[in-house]
Amino acid sequence: MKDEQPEIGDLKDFLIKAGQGVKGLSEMEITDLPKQYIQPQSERLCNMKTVEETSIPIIDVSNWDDPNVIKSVCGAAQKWGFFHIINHGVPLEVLESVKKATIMFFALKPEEKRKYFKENSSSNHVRLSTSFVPEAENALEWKDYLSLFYVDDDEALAIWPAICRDQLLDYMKNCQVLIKSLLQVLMTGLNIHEINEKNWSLLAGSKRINLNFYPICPKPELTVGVGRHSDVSTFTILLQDDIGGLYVRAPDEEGWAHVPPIPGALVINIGDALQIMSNGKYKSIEHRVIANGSKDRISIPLFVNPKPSEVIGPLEEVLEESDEKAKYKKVLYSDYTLYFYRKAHDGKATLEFAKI
Ligand SMILES: O=C(O)CCC(=O)C(=O)O
Ligand SMILES: [Fe+2]
Repeated sequence: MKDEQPEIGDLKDFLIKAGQGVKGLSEMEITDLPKQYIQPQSERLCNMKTVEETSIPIIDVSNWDDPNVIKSVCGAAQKWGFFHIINHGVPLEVLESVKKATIMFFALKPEEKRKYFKENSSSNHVRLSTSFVPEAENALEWKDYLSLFYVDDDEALAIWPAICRDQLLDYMKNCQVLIKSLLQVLMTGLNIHEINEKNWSLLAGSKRINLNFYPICPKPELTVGVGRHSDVSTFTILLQDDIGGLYVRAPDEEGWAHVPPIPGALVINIGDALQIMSNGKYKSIEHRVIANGSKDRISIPLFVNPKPSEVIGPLEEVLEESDEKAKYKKVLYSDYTLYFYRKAHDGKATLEFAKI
C-alpha cells in the first residue's frame, strides 16, 4: 500500500480523458475512497437487509418442452423475476472464452481504451463508460463498462474492439437457441403460442451486450458497484464470474437475496419491457452489486430488447385473457431507454414513465 494519496487531478480528466476509468484509480492503490464515490447511507451495504435462507430458483432447462420446465420458468418470472438456468446448451468453453475476452479488453492500455469512451467513440454503438451516467449522478458507482449495441455481424466486426469482438459474437450466436426457447416458454405463460416476425421484433428485435468491470475498491462499504435498478430489457442473460456480489430484492420486498455464482449457469432476469408487455404479470426486479475490497469482478449481461422503433404496451392477448385494465400506456421503446440512460440508477423509477 502506498503511503501517500496520489494526485488524481481533475477526476473526470483522469477517468475519461486519460482513459483510466475506475480501474486506473484502483490500480493506484489509494487507501481512501475519492469523495465522489461516497454513496448516501441508505444505499450502502451496512443498511442492506439480506435474506440468508432463500435465493432465486435454479431451473434445469435441458428440455424446454417439459411442462415442469414451462411451469418453473413462468412461475419464477412471476415471483422472483430472476432465476438461474443450467443445462442451457451454451458450451462451457464459450462462457470461459467470453469472460477471458472481457478481462483482456479491460487490460488494454488506457491510451487504447480512450478511443472507446463514449466522449471519443466514433459510433454510438460502442460506448465505454465509467460509473453509470456520471453527468447525472450525485455519487459515482465503482464500475467501468463497455456497452455494445448489436446491429449485425458485419457492423460488429467493423467497429467492436478487435480484442473481444469474435468471442462476443460467438457467445451471442450460441445464445440464439436459448433466447428463442426462453421467449417461447415465457409467451406460453401469457397464452401466446406463436412467435412470428412481428412479435419477435417487438420482444427481441434488438440486442445489447455489456462488459462490466468492478475493480478492487478501497472502502467498499462506502460505495456500490451498481446502484439499485431494474433492466429496461425484455429479459437479460447474465454471465458472472466466481466472485459474487449481485443482490436481488426478494419477493416479500423486505430484504435482498444474494445470487451466488454457479459454475456453468446463466442468470436470467425479466426487464421492464416484459413487465410492461405482460401488464405486470412478469416482474422486473430491482438488483444491485456491492463493491469488493479484495478482488476484481466481471459480469457480462446480454440484454434482449424490443427493437428501438417498436411501441411497447400491454399485449392484447394478455389483456383479453386476464380481463384486466392496462396498467401501462404505449410508449416508443427508444424513448423509454433514453429516459433510463438520462438519470442515475433509481430503483424501479423508470417504470413510472410508462405507468397509467
Ligand atoms: O454485475 C452484475 O452482476 C449485474 C450487472 C447489472 O445489473 C447490469 O449491468 O445491468
Ligand atoms: Fe442490471
